[in-house]
Order: sequence, then structure tokens, then C-alpha cells
Amino acid sequence: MSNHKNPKPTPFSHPDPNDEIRRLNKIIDALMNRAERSMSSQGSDFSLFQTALMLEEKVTNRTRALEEALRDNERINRDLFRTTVEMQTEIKERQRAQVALTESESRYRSVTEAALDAIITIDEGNRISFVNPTVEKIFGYSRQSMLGQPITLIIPNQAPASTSGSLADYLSSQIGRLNREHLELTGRHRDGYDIPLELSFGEFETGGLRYFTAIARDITERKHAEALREGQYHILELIASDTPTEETLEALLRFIDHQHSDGRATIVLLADDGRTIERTLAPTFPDQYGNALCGLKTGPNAGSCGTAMYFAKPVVVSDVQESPLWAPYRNLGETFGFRACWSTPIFSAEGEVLGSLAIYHPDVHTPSAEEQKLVASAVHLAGIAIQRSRTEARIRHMAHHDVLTGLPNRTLLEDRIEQALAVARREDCQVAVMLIDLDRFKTVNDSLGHHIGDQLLRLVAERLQACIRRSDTMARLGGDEFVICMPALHDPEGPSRLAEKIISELSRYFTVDDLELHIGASIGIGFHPTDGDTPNDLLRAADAAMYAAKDRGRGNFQFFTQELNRQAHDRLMLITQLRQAIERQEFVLYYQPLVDIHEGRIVGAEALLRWQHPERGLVAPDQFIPILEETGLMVTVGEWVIDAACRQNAIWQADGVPPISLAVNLSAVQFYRSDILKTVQSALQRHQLDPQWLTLEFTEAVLFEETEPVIRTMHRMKQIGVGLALDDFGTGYSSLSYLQRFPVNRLKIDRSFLRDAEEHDGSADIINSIIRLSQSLGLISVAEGVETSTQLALVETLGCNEVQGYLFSKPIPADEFTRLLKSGLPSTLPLMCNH
Ligand SMILES: Nc1nc2c(ncn2[C@@H]2O[C@@H]3COP(=O)(O)O[C@H]4[C@@H](O)[C@H](n5cnc6c(=O)[nH]c(N)nc65)O[C@@H]4COP(=O)(O)O[C@H]3[C@H]2O)c(=O)[nH]1
Repeated sequence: MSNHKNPKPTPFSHPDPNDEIRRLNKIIDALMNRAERSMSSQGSDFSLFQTALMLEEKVTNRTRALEEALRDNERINRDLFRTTVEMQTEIKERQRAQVALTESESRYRSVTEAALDAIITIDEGNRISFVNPTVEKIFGYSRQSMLGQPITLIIPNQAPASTSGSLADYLSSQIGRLNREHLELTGRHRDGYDIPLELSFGEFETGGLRYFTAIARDITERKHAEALREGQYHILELIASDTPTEETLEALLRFIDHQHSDGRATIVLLADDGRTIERTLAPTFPDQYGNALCGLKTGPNAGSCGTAMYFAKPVVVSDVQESPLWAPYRNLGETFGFRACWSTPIFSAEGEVLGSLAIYHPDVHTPSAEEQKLVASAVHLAGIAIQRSRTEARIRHMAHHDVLTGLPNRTLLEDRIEQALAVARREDCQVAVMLIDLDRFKTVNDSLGHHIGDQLLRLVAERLQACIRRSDTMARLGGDEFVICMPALHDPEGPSRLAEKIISELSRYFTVDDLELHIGASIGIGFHPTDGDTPNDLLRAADAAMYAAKDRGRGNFQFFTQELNRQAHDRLMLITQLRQAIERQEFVLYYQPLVDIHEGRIVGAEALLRWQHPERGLVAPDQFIPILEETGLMVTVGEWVIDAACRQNAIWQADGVPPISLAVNLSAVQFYRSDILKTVQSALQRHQLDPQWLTLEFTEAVLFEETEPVIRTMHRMKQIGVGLALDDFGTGYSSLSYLQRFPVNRLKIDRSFLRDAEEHDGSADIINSIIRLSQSLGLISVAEGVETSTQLALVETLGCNEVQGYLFSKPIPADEFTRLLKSGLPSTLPLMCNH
């Protein structure tokens, strides 16, 4: 406020000077008017004039004085205004400062009141002078009871000795240090437990006294989280470093126990059946406890763990003496000193229950949120550890077992044979290795699909397993081959008895997907020491013997012989040579005429495969076709046959000879393992041959399983105009249903009937029936293997339509057949038309 020591007249009490001047001027004007008027009427009135002049001077002076006063007044007004404004500003500032102070105080109050951290002020003497409400919450004392008390009440001395142990000194020593805000100290709750604290603080002075204000944060949760993380890392390290699972799980249990001094943690593991407790890990319990749990089943009322695993949900039993879940096991609680038990299932990543983690408490207890968090994390880690060990075990198992049947695979088998050989050498006994190959399995697998084939193999494995002893090892080598190793053999008859049992067991039908499947087994047996001294030798011997069994008509067993050894070797050679034959195009077709009995002329021919072997000369198909079929090479060779036959027939037609239908043989594998329809269509197209000049011959093996795809393919063949002939009719199942369901045009009567017909009436009867059957179904009957006039006469009499056999011609090369086609059959043949 400005200081005016000499007060001036206040402008507000003074009359307006302008009014006064205006009033004086009016008087002067009036006087002057009177003087002028008297001068003009009576002469001059001097005194009046003088009075006016004097008055005017006075007025002038007065006016000056007034003007000066006016200026003064204005200045005073300005000063006053400024002073007033200054005063008002000062007042407003004071008011604002007051408001700000009040606001700041209330803000401070509300901040300290609401702060989640404890705010504590101590004086230099370490006495508490201020606490916010959070201090009450954290330390359990009332505010009032803390004020004036030494700080050691809530933060016991823990400062280094260099700072005399007092908190104030300690804090003072930390002032100016870079990391002082990260000061960690331990507080003490009224109930006596420790509270980890993180402190940040500042100092201030008032009234010449020094104070410290500390903001203390309760970091119990963070410390727990850190400990938990530390524990997790440790367990994960154990898992990663391939520590045995049980050791890892026990470390996990120790960690949980450490986190909860009152609790005792255990883990139970389920067996593969997912229902039985297989193993208990309870390091803080006596062994009897773990033993008592092993073998128990999960269920809706099976204690905490059994129930938790049954429902795949955590089960909290705060008092085992009261819970109905513990009714059957109450004595366990008393014997092993626990009252509460809560159990949490351990899951695999796929959600499968692997086991359960339980925490036992000596008193009635319900888990806190903190405990639940710990268990959730522990259960997760346990899941990883258990699953990892199971995965490893599974990988180990897979490396040594067949995935489909679960039987040992070749690796494990060889290992077992090796062990058996070692024992046999020591104890001077024998080892038998038996190779079982399923008969007709390939047909089932190819025709009904792998899904059925796989199921069948599993059933076979089960039946075989039931035949062997525990000391025997049974393995699957892949495909339909099973091997049994019989170690420490003292009874030389043992392997034959087992082989007979297996053959009889596998000849019983199997039911897969409501289908009745008939297979069989051919078995080869090799012995140590006679047939080999290594797993490989013995397997090779058994393999050779198995092929011998197959050659003898399947469904039997053979022992290995040196002769078989040679044959097995030859077989391997043959496979190699056949592969080369395909590459080197060593196959050729021979043609055998098909004669119409009534017209006496060649109406068709059968294309028959030959192998022009560079050393062995011409090889007949029965020497190599079975191997082509077994190895799958028949698909490639069969495609070549179809193509070559179509090409040759097109050449004949182009040559102008009367067109004939050329028949090619199809193997079952060609039906199942290739797109036969496409092969046929493209061959016809490639050689511009009308489909009516091609006939496909197949045996009943193709029809073994009447699958829809095979029936569909045949109908498509018929639709495009290709002829279909059923070969070797009468030798297989010869079911009438085949003939109804498959659209064949020709029935070829197997030549064995004709061969036997002269000696057995039965065969002639069969030929007769087949011809009748063909007639009734509107099919062309063909008699195969006609070698003599008598045979020809027989089939002719019985009404057969067509004949094929050495009587007319053996299978001959293409050029010879061309000549035969052109010349026609010799008229000397006893054909009806020649009579
Ligand atoms: N004893 C005697 N035999 C006669 C007479 N007339 C014909 N044969 C023989 O009977 C067989 C007829 O063929 P298949 O029954 O289809 O039986 C054929 C057929 O199943 C198969 N085969 C031949 N070529 C092929 C082919 O290209 N593919 C397929 N998948 N199989 C073929 O090989 C089998 C044997 O063929 P091949 O040795 O050529 O034997 C031929 C033929 O030489 C006769 O009067 N007396």
C-alpha cells in the first residue's frame, strides 16, 4: 500500500471549479453590461467600470488558482486510483495465496490419507511424528498409538553399525546417494511377522528441527512374485537340463513347502489307464503314506486328489475329518497329521489329467489367494515336467515299437535276438526266429482299404500275443510280417507247436467293421546255431523258409534249409533282374488263338507275357509274375502289356486281317493300385483301337472282396465297350453272386477240368455245369487247355462256344501269329465245320 504522509484535500469534497468559473464569468458579464448601459445613458460610470475590471482580475486570478487546483485534483485522483488498484491487487493476491495454501493443505491431506503407501515422518530422535492411515493397515497399530513412539516399533533397527543403527541417521547417511529411493528394509507387523518394505524418503527442517519423511511400500507381493519367478526358473532349468522328472517334481514340492511353512505338498501321478494312482511323490511324508495312495482309483468320492483327478477340477477340503470325500480315508489324516488337504489336477497341454498336486495343512485351512496363485503356477510347471518326460518316453517307445500294433519293431527285435543269442552261447541252447507272413492280407488291404487293413493287423497282433510266452518277443517288421523270437530253447519241438497253433488261430475268421475276413499265415523258422549266428542271419533264414511255406500252398510252416538259402538268394537276384528287365525292355508278348467252335476260325487271341532273359532265354510268366505282383512291379509291367497288345492289334487291323478281340490278363494289384480304367482308355486312344477289340481277363482274386470301386470300374469298362472275361473259372470260390454283380461277357473254364475230364466224370460234369451257367446268363463259354480232339469233342458236345489250347496253337510270337491269322487254321483240325 502506498504511503501518503501529507494528506491532500480529497477531490471528492471539493466543488466543481468549472461551475465556479462559469458563475464568476456570469457576474463579470452582468457588471460589464451594466457599465456599458450607464455609459451610454448617463455618460461614463467609471466606478462601475473599475469595479468590473477589478472583478475581472480577481476572476482571472481565481480562475488560475482554480485551474491549478483542478490539475492537482486530477493528479491526486490518478494517485488514488493507482493506489486503490494496487491495494485491490494485493488483497486478491493475499486471498489467492490463502486459497492455494488451503488447497495445498487439503490436497496433501487427501494424498497422504489416500496413499496406498505408508507415509511416516520421524524426527531426529527417531520418534514417529506423523503417519498416514496406510501405516495402520500395514503395521497393524492405530495411528495414535504410533505417534511419539520410536520408529523401531514398526521398523526394527537394521541400519549398518556405521550409522549407529538409528533409522534417522541411516536415512541421513543415504541422502544424496543415487539409489536411495530403492532402499529396502524389513518392517515388523504388530503380530510379529516381517514385512518387506521399499523406502523412498526426504528430509526437511522446521522450527530448527530436522525431520525425515519416508514413503514405505509393502513389497510382500512383489517379493512373493520374485520368489515364485525364481522358483519357476529353477524348475524350468531342471526340466531343460533333463533332470529326472521325479527329481524335478520333488524340487518343485520343496519350493512350495518353502513358500508355505505350514503346508506340505505332494504330487500323485496317474497310470496310463488315466484312473489309477501309479506313483506318489511326498518327500515330507513317511513312505507309508505314498504306499497307501498307490493303486487307489480316482472317483467322485476319492479323497481330495482322487476326486480332483476324477472331475478334472480343484478340490478344496478344509477339514478332512468332516468332508464326505475323505470318509474312507479319515484315519490317514490322523495318522499322518493333517487336517486340511486341497488338491489341484495337473493337466497335459492337450487337457489330459496327468496327476494332482495336493497341499496338506495341519489345521483346518482354506487356501488364500496367494496360495492359490502359487499352486496354479506349480501345477503348470508339474504339467510341463510330466508331459515332457512322457513325451520322451513315448519317443523312446516309438523308436523301438511299431506305431500300429505297439509291438517291438525291428530295432528292438534285433536287440532282443542279440540278447537271446548271448544267453544261448553261454547256456548252450537254441534260439528260434519265426517269421509269420499273412496270406491274402494284401488283397484285403488293397480292396477294402488301409483302414480295414490296419484294424485287421491289430487283431492279428492280439491273437499272436495270446499264443506266445512272456519270455518270447514278438515284433512287427512292417506290412503283414510278424516275427517271434523264442530264446533259451531247450525243447526242439516248441517252435513247430507254436507255428501250428498260430496257423490254426489265424485261420479263424476276423471281424472288422462287420466284415468277416479270412486270412491265413505262412511261417518260416530259422534256428541258432544251425542257421545263423546273428539277428540278420536268423531273420534271413526265417524269411527264406517263409517263402518256401508260401510256395507250398500257404497256410503251413517250413524250417530253413540250405536249399532254401539258395532259393532265397535266387529270389533276391530275380527281383534285381526284373527291375533291370523293365528298364531294358526285355518283356515280349506271345499270342495264343481263341477259336470259335462252330465257325472254326480264330476270333480272338490271348496275349501272354514272356521275359526274354539275356542268359536264361525265354522265361515263362509263372517264374516271375508272382514276384512282380509281390513287389508291385506288376503295375508297370501290366501297363506295358496293355499298351503292347493294343499296338499289336491295331497293326493287324491295319494289315487288313479280319479283326480279332485280343485278351490281356490283369492282376489284382493292377485293379487296386493303379487307375486301370485310365490306362486302358489311353492305350486304346493312343493306338486308335476300337474298345470292342480288347478283352480284359481277370481271376477271382480280383473279385475276392466285392468292393464298390472294383464293381464301378468294371461297369465303366463295359460301358466304354471293352470285353471282360473271368479266367480260371471253377478253381476259386466261383460264386454265382460274382457273375450277377460283375458285368463279364466270357467265362473261361480252367484247363484243369479238361485235363481231368477223361479220367474223372466229375470234371466233365463241372464243365457241363459251367457251360450251362454261361448259357443261362448269356455269357460266352471258353474252354482252356484243349490239347486233344477228344477234349475238343467233349466241349463241343457240351455246347461250349470258344476253345483255346495247344491243339490249335501254343502261344507264339507276333510275326508267327500274323502268319496264322492270314493263313487261317489248318483244315485238318477236327472242328465241327470241317466235318
Ligand atoms: N498245358 C497247357 N497249357 C496251355 C494250353 N493252352 C494254353 N495254355 C497255357 O495256359 C495259360 C493261359 O493263361 P492263363 O490261364 O491266363 O494263365 C496265365 C496268366 O495267369 C499269367 N499271365 C500271362 N501273361 C500275363 C500278363 O500279361 N499279365 C498277367 N497278369 N498275367 C499273365 O500267367 C499264366 C500262365 O501263362 P502261360 O505260361 O503263358 O500259360 C498260358 C498258356 O500257355 C494247353 O493246351 N495246355
